[in-house]
This record gives sequence, structure tokens and C-alpha cells, in this order.
Amino acid sequence: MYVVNSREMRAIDHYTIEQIGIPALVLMENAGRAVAEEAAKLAGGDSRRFAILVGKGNNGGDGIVAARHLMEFGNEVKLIYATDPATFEHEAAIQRDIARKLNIPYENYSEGSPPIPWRDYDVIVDALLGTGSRGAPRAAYAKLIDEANGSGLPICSLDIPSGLDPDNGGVHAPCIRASCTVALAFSKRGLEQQPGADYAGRVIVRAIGIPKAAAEQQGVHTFRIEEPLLSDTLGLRNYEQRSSDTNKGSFGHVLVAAGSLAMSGAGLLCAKAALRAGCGLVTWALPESWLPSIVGQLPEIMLRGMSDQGLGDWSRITPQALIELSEKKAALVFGPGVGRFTDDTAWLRELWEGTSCPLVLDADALNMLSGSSSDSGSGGFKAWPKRSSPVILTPHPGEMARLCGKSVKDIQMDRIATARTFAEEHGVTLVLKGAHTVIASPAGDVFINPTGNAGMATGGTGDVLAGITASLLAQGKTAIQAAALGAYLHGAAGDRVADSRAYKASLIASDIIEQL
Ligand SMILES: NC(=O)C1=CN([C@@H]2O[C@H](COP(=O)(O)OP(=O)(O)OC[C@H]3O[C@@H](n4cnc5c(N)ncnc54)[C@H](OP(=O)(O)O)[C@@H]3O)[C@@H](O)[C@H]2O)[C@@H](O)CC1
Ligand SMILES: Nc1ncnc2c1ncn2[C@@H]1O[C@H](COP(=O)(O)OP(=O)(O)O)[C@@H](O)[C@H]1O
Ligand SMILES: [K+]
Repeated sequence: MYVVNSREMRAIDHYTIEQIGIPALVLMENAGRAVAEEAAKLAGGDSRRFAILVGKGNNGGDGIVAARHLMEFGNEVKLIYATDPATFEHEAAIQRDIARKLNIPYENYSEGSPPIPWRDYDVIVDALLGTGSRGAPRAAYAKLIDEANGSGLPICSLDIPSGLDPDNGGVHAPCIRASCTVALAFSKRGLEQQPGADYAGRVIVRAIGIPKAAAEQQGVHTFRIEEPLLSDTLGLRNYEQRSSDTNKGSFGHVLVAAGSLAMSGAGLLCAKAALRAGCGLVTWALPESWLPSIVGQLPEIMLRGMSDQGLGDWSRITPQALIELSEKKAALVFGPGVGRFTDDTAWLRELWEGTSCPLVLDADALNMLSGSSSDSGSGGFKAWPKRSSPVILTPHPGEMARLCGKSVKDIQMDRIATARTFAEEHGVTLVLKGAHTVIASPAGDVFINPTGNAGMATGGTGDVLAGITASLLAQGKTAIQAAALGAYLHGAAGDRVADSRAYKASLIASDIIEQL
């Protein structure tokens, strides 16, 4: 499903109206009708009392249409205008006049108005501000939003909750806290990122007559991952299907280079997740001095002790040894639990240049990459030689901040733009983890993952994701397919765990592997 920002939505609206010739009033009628249907469902019955909060733009116009349909469905409605309706223009003015002729009750609300008697209503429809809103809600809009939030009534937001930044998911003060949001034509970026997603409640995308092709025509390349998208846009049709006459050699051999004495669990989780995600074989390369303690824990996985001079870490293991081991492997995942050591950035660069294996770099490997930016005048790893095989980076926001030399707050402010720019500039596939993980390709496509839950914010879940991603890569998926499908399956397995538990926060990383 397409996810648009306000500029793209404006261009699509314009194209649909001016080039295709579908009149704006037709789109508005479809929008208002769709919202009325969803608001009626939220109200859960006939003869309910709706307060429709109306702003001066097209969002307000849609709201007036919704009021008309809700009334036709047999409900009581009242329009509450946040701006003097005499100042309305274009389609909103037409809807205002229709509402007057139909004697739809209304009141003009201003900053000085007394509080609305909310007990007279069952449901609020928020049609104050849509994709044309800029900055924090002003004057009467702000006061009305505060009142609505304090009313305790369920709120159905039209297109976006008023007060939400439609482009990055930031929320202004105040912002409507909706029970559900009816997104028109396409989802909006602000609904797909935190904290906006929490304010939006359940997001329902409704068609209003704008053809999907209009989004493609306008060059939209941000998507929400869902099953149809996996098969259509990502080319992953029947991704679980295997021919009957097959053998383990057909599904790739993953090399996991992970773990140290203090963090052996990271390697264990990563290797086990790789195997569960369907690759044919997994070899786990680990410092040899603690290999004996692992023997027997993972009977399906081959172990390879790397000469570590008895230290139990990666500081004495040569990149050359790992490069040799990576020959004939279909994917190499490096980083979980390896720790940092002297000159590790140069170490990683040798691996980068020396192996032709597709790479998944996670955890400390990302911190090693960040180190390349502090080599004076080096230009960071962007200046490293181009690789012929793909690289997937899987940073959480802290690691991403180090990679970009920014603060976590800056990264979280616009995750979609950050991930896209980084992937394009560095020629890598990037998985920016966290709620609504963002996956960006070097070509500039962005996929937002809707699966997963807060119970997954626990040690080791990232190691599991790295293993799953490498496994899919080894099975012949492209980098963007492996990264997007990996994040989707990882989150879906996490959701299954949460759904099966009395206490959702009890989820631990191994549970995700078992639910794959
Ligand atoms: N085009 C179409 O046919 C279709 C459009 N559709 C619908 O239109 C919506 C977009 O409509 P839109 O562009 O008119 O903007 P919208 O969000 O209603 O209001 C902007 C107005 O509010 C004001 N304002 C802005 N910021 C403010 C603030 N912070 N605090 C207070 N006021 C603020 C600003 O006024 P100004 O400040 O400029 O005087 C401006 O006039 C979209 O979300 C969807 O619902 C769909 O049905 C599809 C078909
Ligand atoms: N609130 C959340 N909602 C959805 N997924 C989450 C949430 N918090 C964490 N996750 C997922 O859990 C994983 C955590 O990875 P990471 O931070 O690297 O953990 P670790 O380093 O302990 O392995 C990521 O895949 C992330 O997207
Ligand atoms: K709204």
C-alpha cells in the first residue's frame, strides 16, 4: 500500500482532478461518505449523536459531507465550525451551503466560546485539519482539540488526527487522540510513524475514486508492507513454496560471525534464527576458546572455532580467516555480540573488500562502520570500494545516530527521510529498527513494517532479526526482499507470541524464533 506525504497527496489530488478529470466535489463526496460509514461503525448502532468538528479547508468540507450521510443513516448530527463558515471557500463553501439548505444543526465556535456540552454526544468526528495543516493548531482549533480529548468520547479522525504532522508522525500540542482514523485514498506518512501512529488509533484506508495509478504516476515510492505488497511490489509471490524434489544445498549456507565470551547468546540467537528462517545450512564462526561450552547446545548448526589466542573475543581473529571461511557461503552476518577491539574499523574494511559474500552487518559491526566517519578526511565508509554483492545494515536508532553523526532525537524526527537518504547515499539496504521499522533500498524505495509490538523491546530480538535476514538472503532473495520480508516475519512472529501470552511483556527473543 502506498504511503504519501502532504506534497505527494496534493500532486495526486491535482493530477486526478485536472488531468484525469474527476471533479473535486466527487472526491469529497466519496470521502465524506466513507468517513460516515466508518464513524457509524465506531458508534456501533443507529440513532447516535455525532459532533462534527469542522475546519475551514477541504478536510472540513469532507466533514460536512460525512455529517450529511450520518444524518441520512438516521443519526443526530451537529456541525461545530472552528472558523466562521462565512469565510469558507471553494468546495468547503459549497458543502456549507448544502448543509444550511438541509437545515443541518450547527454552531460557530471561537476561542471565547463556553465549553461544548459533550454529554449531548456519543461520538466525535474530527474534520478540523488535514494534509493542508501547518504547525501547531491555532486559536479555536487548539481549544476545540483540547476539549475533544478531554470529553472521553470516541473520536473518528478524518484523514489524519488534527494536530499531527502528516509528513513525519510528529505531534503538535495539542493533537487529537483518535480511536480510529479514516485515511483517504492512501495512508499518510504521519500515520505510519511514532508517535503519530499512537494518536491515530486504528487506521482504515478508504478509496475515494483516486486511481492507485495516480500515486505511481506521481513517483510515490514509500509503501506499507502487507501480504499483497510482498507479492506484487516486492515480487515475493508464494515465498513459502518449495518444490518437492529439493535438498539442503538449494537453500543456501549462512555464515554467522557473532558472539564473544561475554555475549555468546547473541551468536546463539542469530544462528538459530537463521536456521529457523529456512536456509539449508548454518555455520557459526566463534572465538575458539569458548567453543567447547557451546557444543551440544545447537545440534543442527556447524561450529567453527576461530583462532583467538585464548582471549575469547575477536581481537586476535584475522579478517583473512573469516574471508576464507566465507567462500562458497551464500550470506555472512557479522556483528551481534562481537564487541569492539583496537583498529576494528580497518578490520571490517578488510572483510568488506575481501569477501564477495552478501553481508548483513548488525550491532558492533555498525559501530565499527561509524568509526570510519571519524577517520579524518576519509569520507566515512561511503568512500570504501563499491562491493559487487549487497550489504544490509540493521541499526537501531542509537546505532543509526552514530552512523549519521546525529542525535537519536534527530533520527526519530523523520525516520523515513533519514533511512532513504542514507541508503541512497551509501548504496546499502538499510533497516532502521524500532516500532514501524523502516526499510530503505539504494534505489530510494522505502517500506514500512506494520508488524511487531512493544514486548519486542528486549535484549536479543535484534540478533534474531539479523539471522532471519541473512537466511532469506542466502535463500536467493534480493537484499530489499530479504530485509523487508525479514522485518515483516520477525514482527509477525513477535505478535503471535504476544497474542498467546497472558502477559505480553513476557516475550523474550527465543520465543520469536520458535514462532517463526
Ligand atoms: N483536494 C481534494 O479534492 C481532496 C482533498 N481531500 C481532503 O482535503 C484535505 C486537505 O485539504 P486542504 O488542503 O484544504 O487543507 P486542510 O488540512 O483541510 O486545512 C487547511 C486549512 O486550515 C488552516 N490551517 C492550516 N494549519 C493550521 C493550523 N495549524 N491551525 C489552524 N488552522 C490551520 C489553513 O488556513 P490558513 O492558515 O491558510 O488561513 C488552511 O486553509 C485532506 O486532508 C482531505 O481531508 C480529500 O478529500 C481528497 C480530495
Ligand atoms: N516497540 C516496538 N515495536 C515493534 N518492534 C520493536 C519495538 N521495540 C523493538 N522492536 C524490534 O525489536 C528489535 C530490537 O532490536 P535491537 O534494538 O537491536 O535489540 P538487541 O540489540 O537487544 O538485539 C528490532 O527488530 C526492533 O524493530
Ligand atoms: K482531521
